[in-house]
Amino acid sequence: MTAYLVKGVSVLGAAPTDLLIRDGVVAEVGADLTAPGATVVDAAGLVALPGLVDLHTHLREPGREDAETVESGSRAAALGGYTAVCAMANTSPVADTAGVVEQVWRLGREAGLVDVQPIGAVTVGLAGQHLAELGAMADSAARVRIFSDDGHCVADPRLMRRALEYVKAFDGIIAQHAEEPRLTEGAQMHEGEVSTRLGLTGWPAVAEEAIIARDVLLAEHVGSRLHVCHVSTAGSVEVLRQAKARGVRVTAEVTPHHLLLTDVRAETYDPVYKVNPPLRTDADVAALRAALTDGVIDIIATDHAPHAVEDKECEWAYARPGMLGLETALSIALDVLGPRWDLIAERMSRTPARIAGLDGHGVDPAPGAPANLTLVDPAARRTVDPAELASRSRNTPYAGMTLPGRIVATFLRGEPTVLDGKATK
Ligand SMILES: NC(=O)N[C@@H](CC(=O)O)C(=O)O
Repeated sequence: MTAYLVKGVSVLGAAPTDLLIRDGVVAEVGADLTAPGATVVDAAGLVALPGLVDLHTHLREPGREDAETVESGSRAAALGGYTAVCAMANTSPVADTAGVVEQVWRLGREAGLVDVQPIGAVTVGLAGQHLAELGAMADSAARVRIFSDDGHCVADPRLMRRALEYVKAFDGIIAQHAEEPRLTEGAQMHEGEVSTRLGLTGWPAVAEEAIIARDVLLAEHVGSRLHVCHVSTAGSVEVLRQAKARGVRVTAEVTPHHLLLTDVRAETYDPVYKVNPPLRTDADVAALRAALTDGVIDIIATDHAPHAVEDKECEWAYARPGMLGLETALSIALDVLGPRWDLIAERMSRTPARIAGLDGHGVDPAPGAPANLTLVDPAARRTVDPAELASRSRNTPYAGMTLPGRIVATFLRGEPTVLDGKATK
């Protein structure tokens, strides 16, 4: 195993130091380290962060390998500074059995670029009728602890209650896509002034807020763990704030796009801006940013949702919702939060690793820590070119935008998955 001597790096914004990475761990931290035989990485001006952890990634395999594979999505993740991702269950076949989650888990290990932790479906086929075999997925080699029907809401309150009760036995989590389906029938974008003007059917904020309100009460009643996917409205933040103040075991995520973009993008009719939940208003963006800073929202999760060209380059109404996220998330976080490295590490690495129970991830670079880390150049600016992305899909909403920060290197258990801004395999 090669050793790496990272010279002159700032760990989370502190004064520059050297890091010696050997045998999968950060072996030494200090000034003027020497290590004969080690590969030297000149990291002057770079910031070291614990490797990023994404709780919400769509890898599309099995089923839509034209849009993404476990390998291509893993490469995109590593290039984005990630060392672990949780793979959503809305594949084809759905990840609702031990067999499918083990397949995804094994493909992740074979790719070897990030740790891929499968999420299992809550209901069979995401159909919202019968609980999937949660226990078998938990007991499988993939050791599933998070279950989600993401893309669909577990709308039936009795089924949601049963799912929360079931996973409590192994301290599992139900990650809810909060969308009351009866309130979003035919919806194309956020319901508000812009949708009225464009004549597009609206997806009202209350469709999200009503489900979150119900689910925090159910989680409180059962004493189980709830995670709320892609929170998008100011009202949802207030529901979560009250629930947390009461001690409900609830965590929540926000996506980079909901922190930056608003529903006015729909005026272009470019389906790259079509996403679920939809882009909201300036007031929502402001509330989400404040909640991310004060901790009501626990983490940034990408909701990386690759889609094939034919599913995106078509009329708005026919386009699938979703946008890419892995390769731009850290840049958006830097843009939105500024160089608040401790906050970025907390929201993008330590807390998601803790929620998902991913041992060895979310640990700051320090002597003895597992060498899962990423090196960022905060001074670099890059213009996003969809053709240069490692994802198999091209549906980034940031094409042509110049964003701060560049991932220079990522290490997974001491081995570089990215060096000089390029994937090593
Ligand atoms: N977030 C999205 O807009 N899309 C997700 C699923 C979903 O939540 O609809 C996808 O899988 O493409």
